Amino acid sequence: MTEQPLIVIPVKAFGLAKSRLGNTLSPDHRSALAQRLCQRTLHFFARHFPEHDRLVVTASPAIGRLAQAHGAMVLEEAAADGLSQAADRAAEWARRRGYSAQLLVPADIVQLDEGEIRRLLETLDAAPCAVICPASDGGTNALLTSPPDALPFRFGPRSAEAHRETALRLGLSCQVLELTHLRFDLDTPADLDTLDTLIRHHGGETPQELKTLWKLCTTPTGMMPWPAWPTTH
Ligand SMILES: Nc1nc2c(ncn2[C@@H]2O[C@H](COP(=O)(O)OP(=O)(O)OP(=O)(O)O)[C@@H](O)[C@H]2O)c(=O)[nH]1
Ligand SMILES: O=C(O)[C@H](O)COP(=O)(O)O
Repeated sequence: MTEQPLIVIPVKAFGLAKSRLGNTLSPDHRSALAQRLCQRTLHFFARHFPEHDRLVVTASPAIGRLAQAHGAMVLEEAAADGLSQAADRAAEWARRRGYSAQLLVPADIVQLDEGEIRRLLETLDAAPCAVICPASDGGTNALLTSPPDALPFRFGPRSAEAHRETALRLGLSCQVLELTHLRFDLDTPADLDTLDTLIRHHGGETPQELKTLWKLCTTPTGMMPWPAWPTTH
């Protein structure tokens, strides 16, 4: 049995991602944004949580190669059937391979914070249990389950409440953990406004990564900056 939770990162093909920004950003911008968010998520977990195995679930061979370059394992899906299907598939994979728990984190969190993720991992209770971190729109931005397939995943609108109800119905020990940074994912034009506000609030102290995300959304595509990104082996 592997005691350290498996970190699961589901990733849809970049060309299909961020459709809710379709009226605001061009397809090239959305794809570049999804790619950047994914790269930094892979880099973050490789750098700060090397003691945890990482698994990327994807239907895209290119994303699979990117994941491997960052030291993650890859679970292929035939097509992007939805986040819940990808999560169920990962959970079954994790259980069969002897992981005691899994932490699912989507690849579109604006500010990943090491302290928050450690706090979340420390919340892990005796199995069977679930820890749910809500998104600002009622979605679920992190979900820790022990065993990995302790519940059937219910991603979609208001999924934090759906996951809580499901966990309680199944008799799991269940916690809802509100984490300030983890609440913010980049889905809608309103989220872009929040990013803009955050950058203005930081002023001269704005973290480079936030500026890079903003540039990716606002620079004409032909001139899109591609900062070099270190891979982790
Ligand atoms: N493997 C896999 N990952 C998915 C799928 N759908 C969404 N994801 C991933 O789940 C995370 C959260 O995605 P969402 O916010 O639901 O979807 P999105 O593509 O980013 O944005 P929308 O197209 O606007 O819904 C991101 O990391 C996505 O890449 C899927 O069908 N399969
Ligand atoms: O809960 C969910 O379905 C995922 O986190 C996506 O939801 P959101 O992207 O709308 O927050």
